Amino acid sequence: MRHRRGQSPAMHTATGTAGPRPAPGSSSARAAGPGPHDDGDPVVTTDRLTKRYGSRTVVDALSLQVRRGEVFGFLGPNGAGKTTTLRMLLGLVRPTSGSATVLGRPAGASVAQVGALVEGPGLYPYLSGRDNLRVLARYAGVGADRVAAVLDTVALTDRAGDRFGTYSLGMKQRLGIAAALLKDPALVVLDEPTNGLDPAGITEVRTLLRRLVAEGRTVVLSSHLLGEVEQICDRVAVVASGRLLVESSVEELRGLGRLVVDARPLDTAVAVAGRLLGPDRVSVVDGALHLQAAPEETAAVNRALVTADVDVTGLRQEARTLEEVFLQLTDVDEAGPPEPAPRPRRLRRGTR
Ligand SMILES: Nc1ncnc2c1ncn2[C@@H]1O[C@H](COP(=O)(O)OP(=O)(O)OP(=O)(O)O)[C@@H](O)[C@H]1O
Repeated sequence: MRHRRGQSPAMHTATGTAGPRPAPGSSSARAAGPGPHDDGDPVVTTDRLTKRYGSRTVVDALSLQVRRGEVFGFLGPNGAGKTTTLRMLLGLVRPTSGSATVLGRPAGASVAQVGALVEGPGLYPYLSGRDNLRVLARYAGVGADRVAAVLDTVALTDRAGDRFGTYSLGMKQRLGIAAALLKDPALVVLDEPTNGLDPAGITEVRTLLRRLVAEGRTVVLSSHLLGEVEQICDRVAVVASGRLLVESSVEELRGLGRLVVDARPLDTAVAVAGRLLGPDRVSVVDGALHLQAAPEETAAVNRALVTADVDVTGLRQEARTLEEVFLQLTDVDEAGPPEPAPRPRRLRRGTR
């Protein structure tokens, strides 16, 4: 099945769910900083960040912002450039052009405050989880007391004495995240943290990431699995072929829902809705009017139809999963890769 790239109303940024935010570890700077989801200094800013390998542009003029205290999902199909972007944020790959600022400094300059799980931490299968962390703590120059703290955070204290090789995939992933937390980082960057996990493992990672945010950290993760990420992230950037398609809150992406209207006469209803919303947002499916409309547009649609003497016998908002939105945005054919050069779109705070 092919999905056409849809037209959508401009998005507005949700305020999110700010709550009390104790400082992680010893960083008083984080304690004094602005709360989650606010418009304070972003934790990550990229400005036309670009990476080319030879003649191939794998990250193409990417401009986005990650806010303090959110879980930010970097989403896109395989090969979209997600890992390359994360590596640029970590200073592991040099951009061809453009820039990235992380925690107020050029990418790579804030390593002490950034914990990352991008290539796997290289854990030893024959060592226990705890001993693996002890090795990494020594290597990172952090106190052994952090080992117990991060084991507790990832809920692995009970199994910390078991050999890493005996862990389930979910436990291995959580131990990798524990390793990324050893430095008590303000920003945690995770490449595909839910990849390969079963639903229980995904729930565990989700709970863990929520705990990290509650501790005052910011999380950036990548994924190509939308169903999982819509449960985990506050905001997402959707990328394909290196280009940003949308940067938005998950609620806003879902809010681009479908309004299904049972109306007669149908041709008058189509004309009225087309005048109100624009013809691109109107279609007829199985004898019903399908409108791309936000929930707050429902009343105006109803009013316009009734005013035009159209009988409205049914009117319901159908939420789309993020997956549906994603497929539509990226033009992904479920059986194959995305088209090579999707048209970039920005739906962030009043811009398109
Ligand atoms: N060092 C490199 N040299 C040449 N091409 C590279 C290099 N690193 C990545 N690429 C290419 O850049 C493109 C983007 O890769 P990247 O790993 O960033 O994508 P991704 O979105 O993380 O995908 P996946 O989910 O499959 O890991 C791919 O086509 C990849 O082959």
